[in-house]
Amino acid sequence: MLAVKISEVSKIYGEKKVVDGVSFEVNTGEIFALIGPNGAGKTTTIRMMMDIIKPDGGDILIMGQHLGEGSKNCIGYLPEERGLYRKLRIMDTIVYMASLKGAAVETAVSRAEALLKKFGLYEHRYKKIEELSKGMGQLIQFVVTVAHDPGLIILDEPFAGLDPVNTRLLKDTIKDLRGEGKAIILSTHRMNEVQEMCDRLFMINKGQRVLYGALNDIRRQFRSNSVIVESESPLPALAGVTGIESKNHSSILKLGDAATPQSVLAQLVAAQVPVERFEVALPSLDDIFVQVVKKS
Ligand SMILES: Nc1ncnc2c1ncn2[C@@H]1O[C@H](COP(=O)(O)OP(=O)(O)OP(=O)(O)O)[C@@H](O)[C@H]1O
Repeated sequence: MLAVKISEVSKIYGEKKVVDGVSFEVNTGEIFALIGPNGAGKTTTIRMMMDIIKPDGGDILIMGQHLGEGSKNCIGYLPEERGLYRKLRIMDTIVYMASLKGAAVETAVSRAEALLKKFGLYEHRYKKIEELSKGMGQLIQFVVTVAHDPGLIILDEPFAGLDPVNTRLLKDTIKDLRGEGKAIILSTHRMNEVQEMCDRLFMINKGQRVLYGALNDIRRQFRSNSVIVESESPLPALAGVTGIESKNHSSILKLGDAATPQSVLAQLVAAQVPVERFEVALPSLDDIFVQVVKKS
């Protein structure tokens, strides 16, 4: 089932089309990245999905519904600018915010308790928000985002400010939510997070779609003709290899037009080189991002 269907959506501010006829779909049970350089139109797109601002053209469906109160309640949104009522107690905040989104108190409490336990914050549940550290407050805001059991979860830079342990906990929790069939949209500038977490991505630049599809397909699409070889033995001269970059026992071999990964592997096997790793080199998403922005 589609969690989001955006068709030919535009937004104009003054003379400028900040979102220019973009279309994409997000499936349930996937983590979907929304990426793009500063000012590309990501937040504007998210705000239109949340019905905070109206599009000037196009159509948006959330969980099969046109925008309205119903669609809003299907969404959990963690904005980049965090903000909770600092004087309120944690559990009261979570239950109050979930009730605004139409959730029953019992649902909100049981989901909140499970997550607070997971994050090691259960014992703090009756404290005031102001008594927590910044990172703890951020985890509470995540609990607030998902306590009403939304089908679509939109997360804007969710890991900013978290230590490595809490980052790992939150990543695992997000993956668990995907396992439960939730659709998750991750908007971030950290390409390593996208590479690690996301199934598919949409990249916007100057209001327009520049990349869209499965992460691995996109990486394959941008690959240069190179392979990575790990071996403790020195590599022999290999026909078709036009350049080698080596570090420790790992080498990146650039292949000429006539060579293929298979022809290189066959030569290594014939020369009885003990190979520990052999793989076709794919560019990092970071490299692809920079390449796409430069080109456009
Ligand atoms: N309320 C507004 N009035 C006029 N222009 C706006 C408004 N909101 C956003 N813009 C412009 O729309 C463009 C897209 O902004 P948007 O906030 O969607 O970008 P973004 O991709 O989220 O960027 P960032 O990564 O920096 O957060 C920018 O040029 C911005 O200046």
